[in-house]
Amino acid sequence: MRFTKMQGAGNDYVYVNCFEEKVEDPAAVAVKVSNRNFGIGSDGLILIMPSDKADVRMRMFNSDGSESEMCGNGIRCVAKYAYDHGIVSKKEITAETGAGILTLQLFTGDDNKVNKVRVNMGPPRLTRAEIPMQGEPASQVINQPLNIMHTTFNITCASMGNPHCVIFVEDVEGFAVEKYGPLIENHEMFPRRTNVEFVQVISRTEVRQRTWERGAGETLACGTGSSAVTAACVLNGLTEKKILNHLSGGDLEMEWSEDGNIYMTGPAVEVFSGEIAL
Ligand SMILES: N[C@H](CCC[C@H](N)C(=O)O)C(=O)O
Repeated sequence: MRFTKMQGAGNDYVYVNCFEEKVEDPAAVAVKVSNRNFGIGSDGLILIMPSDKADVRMRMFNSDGSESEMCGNGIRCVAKYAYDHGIVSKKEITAETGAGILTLQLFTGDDNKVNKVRVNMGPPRLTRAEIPMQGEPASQVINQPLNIMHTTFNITCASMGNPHCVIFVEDVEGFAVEKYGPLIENHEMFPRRTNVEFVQVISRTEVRQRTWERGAGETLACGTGSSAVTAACVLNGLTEKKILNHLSGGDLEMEWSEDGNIYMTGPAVEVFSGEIAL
């Protein structure tokens, strides 16, 4: 199988061009290639596929083999791959995802390769039914207590196509992400598990995020998570609608626009290509 390794803010995936390659069992392939000792090493597997509704289609699998509806850092890399490898020739493209059809704006450097992408991530979905979470289906979860072991966290939850639980902390660098991340990911409140973002507010326009991903553990960045964080910051009155989010592997520029959609702008980088026997 031919593949290309790409990363966005340090959130790295193995990308396969399914205009040319066929992947029989993507869940099993995701587990194999993601392994950092016995495989290629990545947070998961992303398939770049033809679509009958958009310019390109993305399917994304976590390193544990589970499929996610959406991946914010991944979709920027899909856009870069599609442009740089001649699948598309426009600088505004559409992509079919499990979160619907998204519109992306591509920025190129002097080499006419994409180095930055702005994505309309759509609106945050805030009801328990949409996230999904247990409880009254039409209600929202904004700054609500959740007990984990002997600690109470205040959580704000949103779906960006995939589920997110945002928790504001005083000191995110010192926070025990590996201890609490998996307990929240697998908490019975979240029937399809959840991604978890731990966030420190630096100012009205700047935050620092660490991410515990469903199906992958701590990663260096999460674009859908950054979108959920932007919504959570505004809903809790902590920041303006336009913020700079410092993730562990890079920065994302975020905006919850007047049109109701969240816009994410960030880097997309191709690292290397190769072939792997499956
Ligand atoms: N890192 C990705 C999200 C992966 C989400 C995945 N772990 C899930 O199960 O939903 C991003 O940039 O949006």
